[in-house]
Amino acid sequence: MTKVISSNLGYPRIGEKREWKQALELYWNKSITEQELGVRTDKIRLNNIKKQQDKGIDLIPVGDFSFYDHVLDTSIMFGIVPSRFHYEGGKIDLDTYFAIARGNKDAVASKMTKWFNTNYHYIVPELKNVTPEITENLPLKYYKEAKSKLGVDGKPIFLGPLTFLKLSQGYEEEDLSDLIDTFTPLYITILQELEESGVSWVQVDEPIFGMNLSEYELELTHKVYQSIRQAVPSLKIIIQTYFESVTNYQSVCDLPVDGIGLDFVHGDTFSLLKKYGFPKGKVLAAGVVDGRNVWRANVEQKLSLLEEIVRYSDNTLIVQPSCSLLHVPVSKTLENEIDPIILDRLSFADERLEEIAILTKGLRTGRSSIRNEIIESNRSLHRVKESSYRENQNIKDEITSLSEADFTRTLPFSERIKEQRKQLGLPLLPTTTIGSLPQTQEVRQTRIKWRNGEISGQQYDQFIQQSIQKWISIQQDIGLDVFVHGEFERTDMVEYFGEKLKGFIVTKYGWVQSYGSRCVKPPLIVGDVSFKNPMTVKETIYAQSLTDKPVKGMLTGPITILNWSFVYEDVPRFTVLNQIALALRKEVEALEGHGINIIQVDEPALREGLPLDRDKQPAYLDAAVYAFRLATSSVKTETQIHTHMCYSDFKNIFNAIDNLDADVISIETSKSHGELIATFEENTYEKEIGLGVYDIHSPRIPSLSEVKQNINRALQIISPQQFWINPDCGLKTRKEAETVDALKLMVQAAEEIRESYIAFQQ
Ligand SMILES: Nc1nc2c(c(=O)[nH]1)N[C@@H](CNc1ccc(C(=O)N[C@@H](CCC(=O)N[C@@H](CCC(=O)N[C@@H](CCC(=O)O)C(=O)O)C(=O)O)C(=O)O)cc1)CN2
Ligand code: MET
Ligand SMILES: [Zn+2]
Repeated sequence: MTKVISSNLGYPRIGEKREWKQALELYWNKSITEQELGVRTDKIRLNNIKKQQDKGIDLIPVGDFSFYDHVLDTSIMFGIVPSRFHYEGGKIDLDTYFAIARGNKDAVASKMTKWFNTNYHYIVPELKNVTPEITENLPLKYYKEAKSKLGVDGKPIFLGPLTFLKLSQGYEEEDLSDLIDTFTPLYITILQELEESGVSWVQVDEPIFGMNLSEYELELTHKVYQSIRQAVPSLKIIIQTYFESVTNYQSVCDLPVDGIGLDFVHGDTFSLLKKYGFPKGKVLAAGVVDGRNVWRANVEQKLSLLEEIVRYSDNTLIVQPSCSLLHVPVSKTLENEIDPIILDRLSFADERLEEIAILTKGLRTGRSSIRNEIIESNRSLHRVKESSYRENQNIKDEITSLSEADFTRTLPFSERIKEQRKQLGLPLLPTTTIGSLPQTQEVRQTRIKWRNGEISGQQYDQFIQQSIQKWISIQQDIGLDVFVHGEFERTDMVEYFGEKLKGFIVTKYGWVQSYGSRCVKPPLIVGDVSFKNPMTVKETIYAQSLTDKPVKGMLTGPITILNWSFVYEDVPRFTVLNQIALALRKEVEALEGHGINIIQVDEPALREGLPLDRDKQPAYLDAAVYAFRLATSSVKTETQIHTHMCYSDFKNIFNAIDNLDADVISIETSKSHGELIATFEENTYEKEIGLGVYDIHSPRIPSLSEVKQNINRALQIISPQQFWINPDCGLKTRKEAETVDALKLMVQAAEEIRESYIAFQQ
């Protein structure tokens, strides 16, 4: 008989009401001490463990907590501190830890990038010139804490060697083998100490196995796990994969460990299981409920799946979510304004754990033991399917009646740009920003007051207008060429559109960590999406009425809205994508109809949504291009379409980006100039482009020479006739004074370089 146990892979660290965020930000502002930060975060962490215990989870993860990011924690555990932070060995203090993540007055932060295909960002380990050594056994620390304070025999979790090294930078590919040799003994020490302290299960995360690894990398993987196995023979090690089915299924299953964790929600893992079976004697950890979405599981279907899966496992079957619950909000119990039909369909982290417990019970003691839960889950699904959320025949008809012409601009770029230049009359190297301007406490608090009914809608609108007015005048003083209205009315670039479009609803507390203390509240797509009323026209035309300079209309693109929302699962994602695109097309037309000549449609999540498995990428990119063009191609020739993306990893997607056919694109660049330059050397790009000239994620103000250097480097590969000058991304997280100072520098840099070109031409 196969033994069945329940498990979790990670729990959100932010707290029910983002208490974690609050504590961190107070510490950074020097409003609380390190000790007080410790008191507050200990409480959150222990409470999280306690909750999982109460929900009946057998294997509770420990070590999933972090003060910023778990990849950074792994770097810290191995003493990996870039030399600019002047670390000299020993335990790493909290301020150095935060400095690596956020930068300080002397040193720039490490690069931050997307965690696989999610909207979570990790801090990229910098391996150049460092000698790794263990500074602190973090999983052990958290294991001991849970044991002594709560009597919980937790499951330490940490990032495995292959994934850790593949996510790091600062080494050449051919050095991977040497690096594996360097890190293997460190991993062994960590594991030996865990074994000696009585740990029974360990979860080693290797999500990299969802990507396409080379034979050589697989060989190295086998080598490192072989060494580990020999050194810690009795510790029960589970290699955990997620976000995609494993591309080298047989090789991964053969690794000399006790168990393999597989994602049965993303990718077709079940087919692999049927085709290749599962090794005898190994523990199969089955991620059957979605750790990345919030729709209540269909208990009956999931139980049937588990009943099939269990036939392949002769040892132990672990029932668990598909990945860490870091990617979903904490608990739906705080939501008191959501339509009960929808609320009943939701499952955040806490509710997911209840599902795990129910499914474990059903599998252990038979279907009839969870009969009521099955009936309830079926009923809730039925109710929403019958509801008005799911039937908008008009929008379905509109989508099916689209033709090629709806996806193509009348003239090619080379013709369009002439008309646009004539209309806009911009200087060489035009300067602009990416859209958002500082969202100060005042802006947020005024919004809260309006939401709580302390001020009227009219007063709120007036406040937004004043903010726009103030910043139009600041932009004038700074001397920018293309202005923005500042996005003060938006809580977030996706949530805002979720509030305005039909088919979406928003939550009150559905926060998910995005990077550091920054969180997002992804809206829920609950049914057919369509345009209700203009969403951005009022603010944009108000801003335009205050100046002769062009004000860019500012929209979030269809792919980004899709990827950063929780999308209901019973229709294909691409169908929803086209519905969003069609709604945005109406907004684009509304802006243009009100005399807005430049419209930016942001797609920062385009790259992030790229499937991990190479074979699945072309279909995604095609759908993405199609949707972007549907949203943007109905405009007049002289209307200039911009797009923005905050990543610079153009590899594999250059053609898709070109095919978006946006007249101007701005990309985050400042931290990865080298890679980008290479891309432009290999490909020709004829349209206009702004490579971000300074990093906006850090409070640090760049120097004039730094900015000029960034511009000059870009101008070695991109013609000045094509080039725009802008920051890396929006400025909403920055303070006002920082923003003004940095933008002044940027404009000064642009002017000086512009003059040198003009002098050269004369
Ligand atoms: N969805 C999304 N993903 C993205 C980005 C993005 O902009 N949006 N940018 C990239 C980087 N990620 C980011 C993610 C979040 C934030 C961010 O600034 N988040 C804010 C929350 C934004 C928000 O919704 N703010 C609400 C206010 C929420 C709030 O804190 N309210 C307080 C009270 C107000 C106060 O005193 O501040 C409360 O409810 O208690 C508003 O403006 O109305 C934060 O964590 O602080 C920035 C970048 C990639 N992914
Ligand atoms: N227009 C948006 C902004 O400036 C683009 C952000 S991309 C994450 O905030
Ligand atoms: Zn951006």
